[in-house]
This record gives sequence, C-alpha cells and structure tokens, in this order.
Amino acid sequence: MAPTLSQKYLSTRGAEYGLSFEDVVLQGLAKDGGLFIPEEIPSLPASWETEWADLSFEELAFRLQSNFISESEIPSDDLRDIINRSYATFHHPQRTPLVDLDGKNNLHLLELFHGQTRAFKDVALAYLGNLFEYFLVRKNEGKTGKDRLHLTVVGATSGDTGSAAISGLRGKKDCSVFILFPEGRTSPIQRLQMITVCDANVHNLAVQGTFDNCQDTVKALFADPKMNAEHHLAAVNSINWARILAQITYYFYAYFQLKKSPGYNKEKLRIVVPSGNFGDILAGWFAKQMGLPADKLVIATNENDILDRFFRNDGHYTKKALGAPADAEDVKETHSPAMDILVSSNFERLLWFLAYQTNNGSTAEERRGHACENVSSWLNDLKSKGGFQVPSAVLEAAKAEFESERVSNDETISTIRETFSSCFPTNSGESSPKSSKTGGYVLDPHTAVGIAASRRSIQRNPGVHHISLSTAHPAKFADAVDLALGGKEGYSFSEILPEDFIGLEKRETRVTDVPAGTTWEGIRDLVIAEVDQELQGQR
Ligand SMILES: Cc1ncc(COP(=O)(O)O)c(C=O)c1O
Ligand SMILES: N[C@@H](CCOP(=O)(O)O)C(=O)O
Repeated sequence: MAPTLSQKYLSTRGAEYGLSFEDVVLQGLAKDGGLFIPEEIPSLPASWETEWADLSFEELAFRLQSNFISESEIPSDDLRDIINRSYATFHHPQRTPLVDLDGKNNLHLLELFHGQTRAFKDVALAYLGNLFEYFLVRKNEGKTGKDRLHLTVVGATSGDTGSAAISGLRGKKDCSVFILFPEGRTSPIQRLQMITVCDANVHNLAVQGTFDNCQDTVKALFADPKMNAEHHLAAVNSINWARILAQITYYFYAYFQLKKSPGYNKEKLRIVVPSGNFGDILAGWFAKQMGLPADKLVIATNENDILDRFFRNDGHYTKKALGAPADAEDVKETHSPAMDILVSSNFERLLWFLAYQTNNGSTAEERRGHACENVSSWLNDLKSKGGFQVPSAVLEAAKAEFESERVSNDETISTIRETFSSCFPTNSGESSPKSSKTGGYVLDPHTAVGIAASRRSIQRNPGVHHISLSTAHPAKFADAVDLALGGKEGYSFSEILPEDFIGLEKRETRVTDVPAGTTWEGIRDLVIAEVDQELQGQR
C-alpha cells in the first residue's frame, strides 16, 4: 500500500510537485532552483492553547512537526527519538528560555543560543543532522560498498550555520559535509569553531569573497545535474525545509512562556527577528499562519537592508539601493557579520504564499500555478536585472503581516551599551550572559539589531508585548562586544565566555584555502576530489 502523506511538497518555481517530506529533506533545493514548500499550511487543533500550554520543548516540537510529517514516513516513536536526541545536548533545561529584559514585561528576549555552538542555528541543525542519519540508516539497511547512499552535504555560511551544521553532522556515517565560508568575514571564534573540527567527514573551504558568493556557489552545485546524480547533494542552509520546520517550535514555546509570565495582559504580541537570509522569521510567519496570535512580525536588518528596502520602496526587491551608483559596494561589512547578506533566499518562499493568497483563480491548483509563474519570473528578473517589483496586492499582504526596521552599525554598538547599563533581568538563568557585579545583560550584535528595532516598535506600540529573538551568544563576537563595553564598570569578557570556547585557538585545525578567482566548477572539482579521498581513507 502506498504511504499516505500528511503533506505534499512542491517547488516555488513549479517544476516539481507531490514530493514527500523525506524527498525534500534529502534533496534540499528543487531541480528548477526553487525552494520546497508544503502544499498546505496546517491549522492546529482547536484546543491547542490549553492542551499544549505545559508541554516540554521536545513534545511541542513533536506535536507541531506531526502536522508536516506523516506517521507512515517517520513513525511517532522514531520522530520523538530524533527530536529528543537533538535537544538533549542543550545547555538549558528549557532549551529556548524567555527572559524579561526590561523588567516591565514589555520587552522579552528569547534566548536561542543554548545549543552546542551557541547560535539559534543549533535548534534546527542538531535536528537536521539526526534526520539525515535516520534516512540514511533506513535507505542503506543491508547494503554494502557502492550500493550505499552517500550524501555530499554542501552549505554556505557567514559564520553560524557552518559550525552548527558541522556539529550536527560530524562523524555521521555515509555523509560528507562541505562548508564554504568567506575568509576574513566571520568572527575569529566562528572560524575556529568550524576549522577545529577535524573529523574525516568534515571539510571546511575558506573562500575569498562574500557570503553571497558562497551561497551562489552552493546553488550552482545544486543546479548541476551530473554533480547531483553522482554525489547526492544535500543542503544544510535554510533552503532546506527541515530548517524552517524545526524553528517553528520556539515561536510557540515562547508564546506559552509569555502567557505564564506575571505581567502578561493579553495585549497584542509582536515578534522581532534579526534577519539576513529570512529563514528564522519565515518560521515565525508559518507559526502565525498556523494560529500563533502574533499581531506583527518585525524584520530587523543591519545595513545590508534588502528586506527593509522592499517595504520602504513599495515592493521593489533590488540588490542595490535605488539610485546607488553602479559601482556601489555590494555587501557591507558590519558588526553583525552573520547578517551580511545581499539576497535573502527564503523571501522566495514568502513571496510564493503571498502570490498564492492574492492571485485570482478558480481552483487552488490554478492559483498555485500562477504563484509559481510569478515567483519564477521575479527570480529571473532578480538574476538578470538585479531586482523586481511585486504587485500592490502582494505588497499589502506582506505589510499586513510584517514591519521592518534597519539598524545602523553605530546603533548596534550603542544598543549593546545601553542594554548593559539599563537591563538587569531577574528571571534569566545561570548561563545567561550577565555581569556578576552589576547584573547588566550582554547582547550579541545580531541580537542588538533586534533590540534596537524592538525599542522603536515599542515606542509606536506601548503596552504591546514584544518578543525579540536573541540569535547568538555574545562571546561569539568579541570585537563588537568589546568595542561596546570595553572599560565599562562590571564588564568582563572572560566572565561571559562559555567553557567550550576556551583554548579553541590551541587546537589542531583543518581547512582548505580556495584560491581567489576559483569558479564554482573549480569548487565542484575540489569537493569531488575531497570526497573521493575521504572514501578511500575508509576502505
Ligand atoms: C546570529 C545570527 N542572527 C541572525 C541571523 C539571520 O537569520 P536568517 O538568515 O534566518 O534571517 C543569522 C544568520 O542567518 C545569524 O547567524
Ligand atoms: N547567517 C547565516 C547565513 C546562512 O543562512 P542560512 O540560515 O540560510 O543557513 C550563517 O551564519 O551562516
């Protein structure tokens, strides 16, 4: 009997349809260059607010994911086991605790940095590593040698995805992982977190260029049918649907924590998300579509502000700011380097749904077809002309759900400073980055972008609860934090340094320097050569 699928998945550009969860997790990117999306966004059982209120993070993840993964694809006990193992290594019993930052129940910080590599990426990548392993074990049962499926996982990172993916996949059987990072554009600790992992299946490639160059190379590799067929590429970036799915959990978990907090007043809720590739906030949008009662999602960008410009420029999505000189620098280096991204991959998924919701068409299938056509033509224009304009209905639909804020480099630093001097949360745990002398809270620069945006939003909406996502531990970004807090009464960097970061610089490292000017084909050949070498070492 054919398995019943609780969800079918399709490509945003229309060439692939009817795929299972396993298909889309293993394939990563659609063959037409589109991103996989579920055909339907499930709504939750009517009693979810009461029935789920006291669930553990893991059980909540299970309930949510069961709407997207059928029992016939992953039996419940197995899915629970995958989820439980993924979060067992977290450094906080609540996994993603909510901290009352301003003591007034107005500004809450959702600490997402208690995973293995101290960034929000661990929530999804610890899980994705275990999912890959689960599918591989099942597919390879009873097979030997060349009959076994071997995945070549390729990912691009501006610093955090890389180490979280490596942590999730190191030492896993039948799977090699290649991480492309822009040399000199990650923080020193982020770089060390990646290159000090010397497991045979981990390959770090230091690229001369930007994160976008790395992301383009990854997409080019996926677009190469021969490479795909022979080396079975898989994705760890948020182009992989499982990344988005896993992140939905903490939006609901945060809401339940907020409801239990002393000053909760049923006023509206806004969620503020420091954004780059748009994966994290897209998970929030899915949560909202499923029924999370959030009033608005606020996109917080740094000076790489393509998303903010989309809202300010009436639905123009352009790589360069309007009126910028042709030779204007593409991506700016900021104090929040993990968000130094020119083009936000996941925006494509949102645009698809907005086009689908606003398109005319007598049947869902017809509207789906139109949405795929729209998205394909917009993304073609982005490639060939550097941008595109969406119709006003799509823009209005986006504005109904989102607001955006752009935060400058200076404001990022001043926000870290002000927060340290004025925020002394009392409900934060042992592992929160605080001064033992003053109790002042230390923000990482990405989180600071979110807090600066939250403060503006609070001014416009006083009394509305704000949950601001804290996406990384400040110790990952020593330079920015020291710049903001160096010399401040009660501040000591060593005090906030997690134990696992101590002595990283003394460890053995392994990294391949990719010479400047290497094309994506050059990187492809390098990947093939390193996989061959790795597999020979196993024989
Ligand atoms: C610390 C940190 N904050 C925020 C972001 C932005 O998240 P997203 O790319 O999902 O928008 C990233 C990178 O993705 C990050 O590493
Ligand atoms: N900020 C990211 C960039 C990659 O984004 P992803 O969420 O699509 O993996 C990073 O730290 O690498």
